[in-house]
Amino acid sequence: MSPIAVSDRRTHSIACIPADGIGPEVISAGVEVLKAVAAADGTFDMTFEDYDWSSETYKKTGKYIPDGGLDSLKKHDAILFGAVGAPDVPDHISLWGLRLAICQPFQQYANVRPTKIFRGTQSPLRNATHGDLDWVIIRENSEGEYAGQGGRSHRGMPWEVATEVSIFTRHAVERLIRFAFETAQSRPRKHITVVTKSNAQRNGMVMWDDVAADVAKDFQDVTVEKMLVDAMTCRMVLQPKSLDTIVATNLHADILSDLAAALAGSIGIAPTSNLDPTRQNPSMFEPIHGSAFDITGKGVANPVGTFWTAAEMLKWLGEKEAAEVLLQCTEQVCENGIVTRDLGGSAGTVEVTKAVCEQIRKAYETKSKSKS
Ligand SMILES: NC(=O)c1ccc[n+]([C@@H]2O[C@H](COP(=O)([O-])OP(=O)(O)OC[C@H]3O[C@@H](n4cnc5c(N)ncnc54)[C@H](O)[C@@H]3O)[C@@H](O)[C@H]2O)c1
Ligand SMILES: O=C(O)[C@H](O)[C@@H](O)C(=O)O
Ligand SMILES: [K+]
Ligand SMILES: [Mn+2]
Repeated sequence: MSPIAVSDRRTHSIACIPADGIGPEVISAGVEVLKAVAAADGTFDMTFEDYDWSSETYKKTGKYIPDGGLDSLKKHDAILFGAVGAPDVPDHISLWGLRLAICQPFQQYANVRPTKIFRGTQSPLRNATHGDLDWVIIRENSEGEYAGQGGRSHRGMPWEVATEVSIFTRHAVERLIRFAFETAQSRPRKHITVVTKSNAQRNGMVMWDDVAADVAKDFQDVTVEKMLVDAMTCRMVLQPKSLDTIVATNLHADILSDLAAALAGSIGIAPTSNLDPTRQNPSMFEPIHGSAFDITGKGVANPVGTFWTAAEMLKWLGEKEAAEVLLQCTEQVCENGIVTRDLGGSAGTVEVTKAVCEQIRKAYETKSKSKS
């Protein structure tokens, strides 16, 4: 595409929260490829503002997010997030202090997790190759097992008691299931699997099934099936081709989506969008993985999950062509064998990033030649 006057370009303002562990490594890689794609495309600009909210900040100030922090985030069009979690802060403090402290008040209720086997990469499944596993998991992201309802009494006593109560509201279940059906309808196969545990959990999960059956009536062209979550793990492993769109609760889908990423080759490739479909608040985009202390600072973190995440963010911001180029170029670099060691290669984060930037420049050159 030929460059257009600076004043006519669309501009997207991105808040970056790299946070902990490998978060800063993959987010700086992500920003680099986004800058490369914006420069090569020439029809839009991106601005990036860094927020140093992390476990380090928490240890210094007692807070992950300073007072008024969410108001600052609201000024942006989207949030690019790394990962939160540090070896010396309890995981429930870090997750609730940062990730959930953004997703929940911003009502980013739809957590969207696509997975596929990239060309040139291998699934641990003996019979699955590129094209055989192409799913999108829609995770409820505002309540359920993550509602924060519960408590502990008589700490440390033999009679200590703790509760962790799941909350399911028809309002939140319905909006999420509707979103999932819309997603299924937008994909070629128009197929959805509703995953619950409505045999053992006889209240909230049965309501999920009821709501799904109600919503299904408005989507006559979508085929619907129900699965219990335990059987679903077998189905994912044994019949990956039979699945397409999957909808599940906050916790079930969190677990299934890590499994999905591993089945596609590595947890290092899969993206996440935390969407507020009403667009009243900025949505937040992050790789599916955590802060991976075991590989932090070694330069080996796979940035592909962040590149796919960045592509999903571009799509959400309306930059569909740039999103497609970024994803295609990322896959091409995998196919060229420039992959990190979790995918069986020997490239480092920086090498993969450089290769993707180069691929993006080439892709736009080819596009402009074919247009002229
Ligand atoms: N959304 C988030 O911010 C998020 C998500 C998951 C876990 N966490 C937090 O991260 C911390 C570590 O959690 P965990 O160990 O359970 O999960 P993890 O995803 O951080 O790591 C699991 C395994 O996958 C590997 N891995 C992860 N990302 C990789 C990448 N990009 N490239 C190569 N290998 C990669 C790690 O080295 C590790 O062996 C905890 O504090 C946890 O609470 C945060
Ligand atoms: O449950 C969690 O720890 C988080 O949801 C995290 O795993 C994630 O996937 O974002
Ligand atoms: K993450
Ligand atoms: Mn997870």
